[in-house]
Amino acid sequence: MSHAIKLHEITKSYDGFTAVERFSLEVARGTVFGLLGPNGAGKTTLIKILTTLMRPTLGDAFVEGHSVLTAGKEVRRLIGVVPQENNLDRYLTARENLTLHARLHGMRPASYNPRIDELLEMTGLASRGNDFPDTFSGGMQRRLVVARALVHEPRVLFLDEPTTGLDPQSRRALWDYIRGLRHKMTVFLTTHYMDEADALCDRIMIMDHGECLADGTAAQLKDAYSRAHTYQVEFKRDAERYEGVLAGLSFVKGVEREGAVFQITLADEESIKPLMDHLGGADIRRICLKEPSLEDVFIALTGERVRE
Ligand SMILES: Nc1ncnc2c1ncn2[C@@H]1O[C@H](COP(=O)(O)OP(=O)(O)OP(=O)(O)O)[C@@H](O)[C@H]1O
Repeated sequence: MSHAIKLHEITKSYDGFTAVERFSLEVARGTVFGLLGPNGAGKTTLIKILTTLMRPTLGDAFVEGHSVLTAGKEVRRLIGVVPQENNLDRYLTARENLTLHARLHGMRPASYNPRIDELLEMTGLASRGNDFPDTFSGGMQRRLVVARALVHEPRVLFLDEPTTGLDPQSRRALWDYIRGLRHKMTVFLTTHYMDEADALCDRIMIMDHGECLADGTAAQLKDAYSRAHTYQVEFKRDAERYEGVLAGLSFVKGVEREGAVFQITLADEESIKPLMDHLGGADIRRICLKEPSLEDVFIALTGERVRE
């Protein structure tokens, strides 16, 4: 069995509303897997099922081969969870938060004390172990939640939007810790940050309305959904006039303009020659093929409409 996580035809209905229907997925051991999707896509529903916080309506899910339906206790022993909201105990110090977690997992002081020292060190909190979480910045609290999830040496770590609300420095620090976990355990994360998925994940799945829309490495997704016929053109002068020219060309399928910079989407690869014939070269400062970002892929698949 080389899969750390397996979802088998999971359906979840809430009072007649089906959030996820017959969803299947296998995640290879030791990889970082990223699940992306707009608000309400079904990401948290899947995480809650995998972490035994919620039972599926139909289907089964497995962590390291153990069913969430019949071996919940074993699953909980093998997983670490970083939930969307920080749920630290504010009346316990950082070290006490970690100790409580270790004891709930049946660890003995001889094994948890060195482990907690190591984790406080790794997350840059060694000097703050005796302080209360309320005195920590958002980034430090988040790091403490990650440290807590790792105390009992889980084989699979679930991170639900781990860096939401953090400043760029704290996000990057957390990315470094997550990168350091690669190959040591399996990481399953959800995020709304495309750069985060791009930077961290070996494999990315984009889902919406409970269904998988795309699945692959960041490079594969960008390749598959690349807007290969979109060019970025910057004019030296007369941008207004060129806007009019472009509007009259049948092989131009879309134009977005920001000042003197245009993004021009053509009908096909061959249209670049007639485009250049119409624009001439004299007023062009720069022309290049637009490389798609993961965000372009995400928007292309899930649309621009804002979710409730
Ligand atoms: N307890 C519940 N009762 C009723 N409907 C729910 C419940 N939990 C989730 N839903 C619905 O199920 C769908 C999926 O929600 P879910 O929280 O899994 O999405 P998500 O992708 O995690 O969204 P977000 O990015 O906002 O966290 C949504 O339409 C949501 O309104």
